[in-house]
Amino acid sequence: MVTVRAPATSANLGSGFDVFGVALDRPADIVHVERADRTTIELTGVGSQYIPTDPDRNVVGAVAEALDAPAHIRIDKGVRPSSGLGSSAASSAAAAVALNELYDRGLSREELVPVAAEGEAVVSGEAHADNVAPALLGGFTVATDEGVTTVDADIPLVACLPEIAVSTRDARRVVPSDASIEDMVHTVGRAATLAVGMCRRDADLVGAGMDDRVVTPARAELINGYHEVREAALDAGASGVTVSGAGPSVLGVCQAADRTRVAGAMLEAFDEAEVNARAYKTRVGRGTEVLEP
Ligand SMILES: Nc1ncnc2c1ncn2[C@@H]1O[C@H](COP(=O)(O)OP(=O)(O)O)[C@@H](O)[C@H]1O
Ligand SMILES: N[C@@H](CCOP(=O)(O)O)C(=O)O
Repeated sequence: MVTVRAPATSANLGSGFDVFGVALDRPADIVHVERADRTTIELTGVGSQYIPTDPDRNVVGAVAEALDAPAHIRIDKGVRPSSGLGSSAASSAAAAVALNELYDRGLSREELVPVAAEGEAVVSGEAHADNVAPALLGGFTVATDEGVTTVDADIPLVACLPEIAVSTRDARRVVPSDASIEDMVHTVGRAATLAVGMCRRDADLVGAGMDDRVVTPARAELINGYHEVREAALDAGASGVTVSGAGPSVLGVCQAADRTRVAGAMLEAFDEAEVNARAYKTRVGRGTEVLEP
């Protein structure tokens, strides 16, 4: 048996739609795999009652097929599905690492990125890699057609998860099909600023670089209380706030000393909008770890 831990991730970071991602140091999925003649799936943990055990509809089934590695796969969900925190990607990355180890396939973490992205295609219709790349490799990642670039960034974060479900598939339908040149120039400038901030481990620069005028405004409308939560977090000291992934989680960047205040302000603002929520005081973290080889 092989056991692995794969972290939650936050994709896009506002200005880097379908490109940027970070691994979070918590929460995480734990996945155990054992060799079998055909793939079967067992689920426990947060939101597991909403996730199919049918290998054709669970992301780990697609990963097992891509690696030709049938197994009994036990998933203990720490990352709630439809959270905007890369729930499906955590399981995809975990299965890719665990099955690669179990069947001794010898693929590198970089080579496992397109394999794990096959799992994402099952749920969102597209094999986007911006969650699976940081889930596998850790840190801040830039995923493009050419491959993945990583930065071992260390930035404090608050991820606030409301009790609302937004599926990635639905949130992709509201993405505008075009953008003005002004909005594009603004967003590219912010994305470049964010990337420099990650390299310098500068939370103020990362926060300033999150602003996006293209995708986030449409996505924000799917999250009850988003604008109030964003304002509250900025007032409490966050340097930047945006939709995490496809939502509904809201991601704030701040100095480590301000995390508790920012988390409290976000929870209070969701509460005022009559939305229950929980906040993870977290930071950019490591990728998938093998716990039991
Ligand atoms: N192993 C899995 N973990 C989480 N979600 C899964 C898994 N397999 C299939 N799903 C489905 O994927 C969807 C959640 O994925 P997604 O919408 O991308 O959420 P998130 O934003 O948390 O990644 C749900 O419909 C869920 O049933
Ligand atoms: N780039 C994707 C990221 C989806 O992230 P998730 O955590 O919501 O699955 C998108 O924005 O659609």
